[in-house]
Amino acid sequence: MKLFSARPLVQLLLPKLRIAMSRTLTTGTFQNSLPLNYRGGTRVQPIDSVGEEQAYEPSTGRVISTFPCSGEKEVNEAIQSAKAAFKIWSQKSGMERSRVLLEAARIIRERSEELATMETINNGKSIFEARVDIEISWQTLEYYAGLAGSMAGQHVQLTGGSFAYTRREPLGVCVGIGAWNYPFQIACWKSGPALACGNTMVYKPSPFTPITVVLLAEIFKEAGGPPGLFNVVQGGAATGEFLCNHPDVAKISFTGSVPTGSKIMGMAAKGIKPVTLELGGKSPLIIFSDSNLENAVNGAMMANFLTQGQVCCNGTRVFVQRDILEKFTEMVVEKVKKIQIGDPLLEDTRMGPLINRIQLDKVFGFIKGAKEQGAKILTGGDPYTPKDPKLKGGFFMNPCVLGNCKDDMTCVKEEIFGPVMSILPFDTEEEVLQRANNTTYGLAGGVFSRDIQRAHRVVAALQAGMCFINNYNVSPVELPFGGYKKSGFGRENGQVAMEYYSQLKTVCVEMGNVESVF
Ligand SMILES: NC(=O)c1ccc[n+]([C@@H]2O[C@H](COP(=O)([O-])OP(=O)(O)OC[C@H]3O[C@@H](n4cnc5c(N)ncnc54)[C@H](O)[C@@H]3O)[C@@H](O)[C@H]2O)c1
Ligand SMILES: C[N+](C)(C)CCCC=O
Repeated sequence: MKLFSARPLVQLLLPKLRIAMSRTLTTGTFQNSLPLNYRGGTRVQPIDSVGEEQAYEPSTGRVISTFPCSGEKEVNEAIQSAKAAFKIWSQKSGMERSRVLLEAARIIRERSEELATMETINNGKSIFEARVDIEISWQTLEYYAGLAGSMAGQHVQLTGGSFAYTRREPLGVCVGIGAWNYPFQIACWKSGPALACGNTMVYKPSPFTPITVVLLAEIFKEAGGPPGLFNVVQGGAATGEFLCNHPDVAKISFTGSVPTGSKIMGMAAKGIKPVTLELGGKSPLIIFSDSNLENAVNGAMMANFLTQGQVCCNGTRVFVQRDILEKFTEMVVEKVKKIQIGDPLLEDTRMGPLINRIQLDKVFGFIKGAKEQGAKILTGGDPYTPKDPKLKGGFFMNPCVLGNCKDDMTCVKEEIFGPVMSILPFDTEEEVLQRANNTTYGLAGGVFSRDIQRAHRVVAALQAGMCFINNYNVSPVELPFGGYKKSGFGRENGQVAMEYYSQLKTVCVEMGNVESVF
């Protein structure tokens, strides 16, 4: 056993203290009292604001934080902080950057229980799922730490001994704007490759989930990142627009809805800034009658009910070949009825509340519309009333399966972003492909079949960026993730994300004399 450690005792004890503290946090107890903006390596109150927002604990409906939305001056301060840090960070070698990212990953791993608990409190997803999100988050930083050192250019031999080389350089200050369904994970999916490439970042989470991304900012600092490496501004659309329109911003990476994505692209176009757009979806999951039925049913569950169905890539249009429709439906409905709903911090819970009242009412609106258009509610779709009195104000509902669905129903055409699965029968491969692709979205798609030739043929024809064969919603960091059509462009994760956070410089070197044509 080592008697002396390079790390001070307080640093060694802190993680244990934090874990102990997070274990004492139960639903209904957390109240934020800290500033939620972060710049220059510290939490700050914004110097100006455009109104204020409230963040909730969705399982109780309690307000856990009221905070100012950053104004133009505060946004500028955060960007200047990132700009100053860029001068230091971009000059570091890939290996030096890698060490900071690895240390940040280690700290996240060490604090995973605390981070997952906070994510659950602010987002409402089950602690079981939040732990997975945190695991994916530190894996993301580890993965990009591994790539930071291998960011390199090419050498090209030219005539007469002359040559050229390319340099892959960072872009500068990158803006990240996130959605509320995976608050910590989305921030890592953006900051991992951005920082690995030598950029710095100003990040704006959704005003619904402002809490955990500030912890990420603190972790980057604790890991040895320079002050200003990763900054946080809080707020909604107005704050986001200050960020997107700022002349010192080199790139915008956005995760959110199609309408907002379109506005972001418009702002980026004015400044000729590159954008990554990770937008919504209405993805097809195609189940052929030769599938392993148990796996197909489990796949459909994973495609529809994670994070209360609030997942961009969910396979919500479940096409089932007609001869197994009855059996499949029966098995799915049975499983959905058994989903354990309740206090998301309890170990056995698998479904918590939706993010807020507005989202819950929106989902109920879709279900009402579906009924009016002729769909049949096979289970759920109504409010869930928890027995625990502290959860009475929570935004819970029973997960829903809709039968008798038709392609032209609103519930089949539009992204619901809630726990609602639509089942659609089909007869032939050709027919189902035409129907699956008949959407303006193109984020994901899945196929279940034992016929491997058919499975590959079908995914090749699907107009979607992320496809699954015989599984769904598996997306380790090594795999590029992103959409076709209105689901966006650019990719997160995988090696390719390094290209979206860097630019290529070509240097042409003359070794002889200059021959002028004049
Ligand atoms: N493709 C993906 O990877 C992915 C992942 C998660 C969520 N999503 C999509 O996100 C949507 C749900 O998230 P949401 O409700 O937070 O989306 P949203 O578009 O309402 O908001 C996303 C973010 O944009 C900000 N914003 C809103 N208006 C803005 C403006 N004018 N300028 C700048 N920023 C602005 C919001 O404050 C928030 O931080 C769904 O459509 C879902 O499919 C996509
Ligand atoms: C990790 N999942 C489940 C693939 C979700 C990715 C983020 C989309 O909302």
